[in-house]
Amino acid sequence: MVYKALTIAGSDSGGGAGIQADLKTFQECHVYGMSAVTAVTAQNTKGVQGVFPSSASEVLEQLTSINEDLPPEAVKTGMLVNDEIIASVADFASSSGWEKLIVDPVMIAKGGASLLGEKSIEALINRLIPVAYVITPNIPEAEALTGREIRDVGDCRKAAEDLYGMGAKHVIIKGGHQSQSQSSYATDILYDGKEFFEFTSPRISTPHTHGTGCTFSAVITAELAKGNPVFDSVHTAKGFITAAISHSLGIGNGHGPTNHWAYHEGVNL
Ligand SMILES: Nc1ncnc2c1ncn2[C@@H]1O[C@H](COP(=O)(O)OP(=O)(O)OP(=O)(O)O)[C@@H](O)[C@H]1O
Ligand SMILES: Cc1ncc(COP(=O)(O)O)c(N)n1
Repeated sequence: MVYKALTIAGSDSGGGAGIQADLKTFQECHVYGMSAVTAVTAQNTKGVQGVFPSSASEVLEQLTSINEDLPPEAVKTGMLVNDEIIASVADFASSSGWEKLIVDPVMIAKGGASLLGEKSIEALINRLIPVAYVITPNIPEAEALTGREIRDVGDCRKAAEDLYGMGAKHVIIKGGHQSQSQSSYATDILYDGKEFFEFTSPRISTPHTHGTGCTFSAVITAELAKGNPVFDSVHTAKGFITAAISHSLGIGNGHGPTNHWAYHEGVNL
């Protein structure tokens, strides 16, 4: 059986985040990767130099072409740019009956560039979160979506309950943005409406974390496409991203990409 996964996201010309990170990750996870491009960005490890959005109809045409011939077992969203694209993707997901929709609510690039209009946070809450099987915000994204300040793991749990209440069936709050002074660990929280689970790794001191969130959610998407349970998929994603950060490639002059080969090629940790 060939499992297929689709990413609906922006193109990162530098190859470390967005569509490129997702497709490299799907490939590493032995899942056939497909893409619908929501924006072209001119981007490298030093930052985002340009953003050129697709129209909502261009995104819809890509989704229609893919779905009628190559229906995916799981779908993830990344940079969605604006309200129109969010609404189109949410409507298409509902009408196609996509069960495994993984929403990575990308808002701001590591370098500070905006990848989603501020007004569009409401559209994420009202349109996309209610149809999400899994949502994977980082801490600033969870704060923006819930209006809650997150200082510790207790606050993360409360924000996860809020996001579950908005309709997401599973909530993962990623701990990459916890400050070094708060913790020498990077702890992600999973909430399924009943129980909380924590996934912890040592915090790696490195500037090379470009695309960590995209890669992490792409592993979860690939593992779900293969039919694995959510807990196991997050466990695999945590191992994958920890290896990818530990063995980052050291390329570029800014925040470099991670190493998508590290986990499956068995680089010694
Ligand atoms: N310095 C680090 N050391 C270890 N793990 C990390 C580090 N930074 C991030 N992670 C892990 O990487 C994954 C992605 O988390 P992060 O909070 O960086 O997402 P993100 O901000 O959405 O990423 P991006 O915006 O770069 O795509 C999580 O599993 C997190 O725990
Ligand atoms: C097209 C695209 N999608 C997502 C990100 C977020 O990644 P990061 O926060 O590491 O910059 C990005 N920079 N570009």
